[in-house]
Amino acid sequence: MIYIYVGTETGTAEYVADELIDVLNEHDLAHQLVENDELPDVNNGDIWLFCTSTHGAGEVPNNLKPIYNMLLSKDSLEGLKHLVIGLGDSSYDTFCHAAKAIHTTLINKGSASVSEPILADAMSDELPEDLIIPQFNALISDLS
Ligand SMILES: Cc1cc2nc3c(=O)[nH]c(=O)nc-3n(C[C@H](O)[C@H](O)[C@H](O)COP(=O)(O)O)c2cc1C
Repeated sequence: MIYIYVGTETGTAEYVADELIDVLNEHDLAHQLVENDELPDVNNGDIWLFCTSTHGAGEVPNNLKPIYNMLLSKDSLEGLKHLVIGLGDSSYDTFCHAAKAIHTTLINKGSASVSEPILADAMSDELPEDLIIPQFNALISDLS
């Protein structure tokens, strides 16, 4: 099962997550959007997919903070795989810090990353979904 977590302040990451879900549907990959502030139990082979922007001075968006704090307090996430997708703006020193912090936390708890985080820069001429979806598609065989 692929569990999807979205961190957003102004909706951009949520829009991108909807597009990621479209891709998962096209490939018949079972998934579930985590909409409450509870971490599901980890079953071997589960994948946690994070799609989050960064706000404040490199902070996790408010809606994702409870989940992030729960992640920090987890003892072990052995058996899990994860992929983190970050939206940010490279004019900040703290470019995509939320995504990077979540990725590092997951690694430190024993989760296996499907790849390095996919990061989209708002300074780019391209839309975040146009930067992210092709890279996500390239990883799809690792998500099944
Ligand atoms: C007040 C504010 C603070 C931000 N801080 C950061 C930051 O520290 N690092 C970063 O990479 N991007 C930062 N950004 C850029 C956002 O992450 C980026 O615009 C993102 O696409 C917003 O996605 P969202 O609508 O899902 O929240 C900031 C944007 C705003 C408006």
